[in-house]
Amino acid sequence: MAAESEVQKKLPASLSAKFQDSFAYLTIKDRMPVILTKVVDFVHRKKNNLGPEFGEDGAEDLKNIAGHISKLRYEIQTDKPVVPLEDDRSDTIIWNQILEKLTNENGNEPPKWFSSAWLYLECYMYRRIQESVELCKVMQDFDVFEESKNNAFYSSELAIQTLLTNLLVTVDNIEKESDKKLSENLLFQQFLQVSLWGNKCDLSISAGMDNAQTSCILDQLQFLKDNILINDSSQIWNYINTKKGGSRIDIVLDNAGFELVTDLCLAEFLLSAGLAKSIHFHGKAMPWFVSDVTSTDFSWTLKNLSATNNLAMSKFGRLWQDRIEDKSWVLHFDTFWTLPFDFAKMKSEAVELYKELAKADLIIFKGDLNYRKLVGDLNWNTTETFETSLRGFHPAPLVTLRALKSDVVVGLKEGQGEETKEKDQSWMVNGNWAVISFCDKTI
Ligand SMILES: O=P(O)(O)OC[C@H]1O[C@](O)(CO)[C@@H](O)[C@@H]1O
Ligand SMILES: [Mn+2]
Repeated sequence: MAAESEVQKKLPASLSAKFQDSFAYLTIKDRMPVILTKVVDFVHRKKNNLGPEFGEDGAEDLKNIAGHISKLRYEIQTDKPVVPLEDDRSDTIIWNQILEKLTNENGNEPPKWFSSAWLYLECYMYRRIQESVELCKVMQDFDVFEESKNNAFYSSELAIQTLLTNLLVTVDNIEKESDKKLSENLLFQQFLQVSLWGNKCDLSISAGMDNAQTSCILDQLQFLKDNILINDSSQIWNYINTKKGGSRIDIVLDNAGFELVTDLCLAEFLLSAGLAKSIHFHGKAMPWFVSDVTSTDFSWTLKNLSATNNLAMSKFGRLWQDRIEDKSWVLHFDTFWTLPFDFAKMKSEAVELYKELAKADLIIFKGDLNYRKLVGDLNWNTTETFETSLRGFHPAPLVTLRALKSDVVVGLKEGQGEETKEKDQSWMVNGNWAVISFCDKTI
């Protein structure tokens, strides 16, 4: 016990809105209330256009959701203490136990918005939104972010078309290449970077505003290359090749819309090139951080791809549906991903999920929130090693593909952070800079 607290003492502080020059402060003060306002607007609009199948109960439910979320916004803006959840979702008990523990550790004071850990509070906000839906009579399946996610897909449709047309040509040519390994390595780098930059397109960083990919991502890769602050892709390539194609690769997904399509392209390339045998995807069990992929979003995306009259889109839409049926693609939606725990806690808090991930030969974590959870959302020195920041989370070799959208990053060279800041003051939060960090340690 003493040894454990010694280690904890050495850890940096959690990111928090108590640091007024931080992105956490800006997020809690400005960005989160804006997201909630947009949700309330959407719920009101929905209420006015609700089909007859939901009847008066449906309208009443939506009115209650809007009231609940407006109250939550007021609680945040007036820095009220966090309160227990009152619905009966399967994870309610865990959330309330966490709150109790945090309250005890804080001299019997519940966490508050402008002084407690940002990661916990931001997750709690999304869980409270879900609470308002769980308490409904007839609208329990309602996703308050559905419209923005679907619109994000439609606004990226041209970019999706171009990308999938390129994928179609690539997949057809893989077998015909003369210097197979060399070209596969280049294509691997390309699809890894496509998936990486797909992460620029989330709707949480844009506070729910349209943030779609409207131009061809492939044309931008060369230009974006210098913005990859850490690029471990050669090590990842070498590692994957030691597995001789027999591997299972897990992708811990982030956002729906264009980003999801880029992840599916990476998965398709890995299978078609024989670099992996199966791909396991991990999505969210409930709507989360505005644009994160739920099971409904995943099926919606495949259905919409299949239904278009663009050749590449419809072909992959159908092929990917088949891949789910033949189990070369497997989908998981574990509740752990929508709890406020960082990943170092997975081994004790979600034993089964940890064991499942340990079956992978490589785990690819997408996006900013997954990165924050990998490194514990702590105020690390930018030159700290990625391995140290993981604090013992090593279910399998893992890589993070993340565009920087919060003020924490590790693994940089001495002076690299300062240099980047000189070029771009908001480099840590504007999504224009990125990392591909790999850790091959396993325990
Ligand atoms: O979709 P991503 O890449 O996880 O980004 C979501 C990020 O946006 C933010 O909401 C910005 O506040 C972060 O909290 C979060 O890490
Ligand atoms: Mn996200």
